Amino acid sequence: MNIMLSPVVSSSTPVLQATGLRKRYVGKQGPVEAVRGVSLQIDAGEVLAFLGPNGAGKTTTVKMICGLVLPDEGEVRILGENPMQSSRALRHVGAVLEGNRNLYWHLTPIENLEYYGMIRGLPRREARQRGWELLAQLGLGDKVREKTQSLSRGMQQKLALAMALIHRPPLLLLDEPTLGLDVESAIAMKRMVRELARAGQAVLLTTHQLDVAEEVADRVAIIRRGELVAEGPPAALTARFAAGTYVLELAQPLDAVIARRLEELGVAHPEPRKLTLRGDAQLFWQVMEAIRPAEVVAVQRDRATLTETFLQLIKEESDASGTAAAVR
Ligand SMILES: Nc1ncnc2c1ncn2[C@@H]1O[C@H](COP(=O)(O)OP(=O)(O)OP(=O)(O)O)[C@@H](O)[C@H]1O
Repeated sequence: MNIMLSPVVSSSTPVLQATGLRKRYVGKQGPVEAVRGVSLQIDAGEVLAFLGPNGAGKTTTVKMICGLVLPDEGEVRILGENPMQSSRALRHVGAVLEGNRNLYWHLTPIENLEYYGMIRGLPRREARQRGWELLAQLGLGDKVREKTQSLSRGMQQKLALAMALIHRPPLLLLDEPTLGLDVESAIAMKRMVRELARAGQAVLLTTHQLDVAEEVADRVAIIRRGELVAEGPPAALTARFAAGTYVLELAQPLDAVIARRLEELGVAHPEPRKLTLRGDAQLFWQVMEAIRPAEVVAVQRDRATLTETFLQLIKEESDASGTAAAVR
């Protein structure tokens, strides 16, 4: 499937530039600093996965980006324009934020698209034509005239995506794009996101499914208690923050002296000729030193997954709840 859904934006201006965003809510249990100085940038053709535990501040950040929540501090620029000051800036954004809630159930998919396209400033004919194209590209060509309520959940999700794309926005915001989808539809959705990026779309997606982030994102930003705690390509994050597993195969079984040294280092020795250690390169070299003069015949290294990296980054000694920080 070749899905050229968006125009290629060739500009040195980042599609999204959010700087120093802050938001404090006053809830029933007092004030909560939901977002504390978050800055994000996304260029054309880039997918950024925004990760964090429940209540970390993802939705609040995304809502500030698309003008639904006013930041207390900080700035958002979409292709250089401020969505709080210019409605044109919001034309640069397409969003699928709360599942399929923006769909009209009693309208057909093409009617939904036509209506939404017109709201977004397209002439009726153009909205209709583009709607047909999108439905065909998303595999909903045979559902054009059915009531939206009769579509499956995955089809409704695709329709919500089509609606977000109808006016060719350079920035696409996707909240949990694969949530509730079956395996096949989830794979199709991930493929679509990559194809959109290839066509020049900048994409910000939030997800709790870390395999989605790992497969789809060029960069990952992790937020905890309203603050960014890490940002970078998934592979760079896993290499930098999380330890890997090394399995060492030995030529001969280890003697008792070496086995004791390994115990002191906390290294498992499950079989006479096999060592398993979880840690960074420093521990690896400590172990290599400790087992001398034993001969190592093979070393296998498993990289940490993004899930392990994520868990390590959001781990807290005093409070494992992961909610945004309360104002003291
Ligand atoms: N309208 C609101 N009024 C008061 N507090 C709010 C409001 N919206 C969010 N919060 C609080 O702000 C914090 C951040 O919430 P937010 O919805 O941004 O988190 P999230 O990372 O999107 O979480 P989740 O993964 O559960 O969707 C939470 O403590 C939440 O309770």
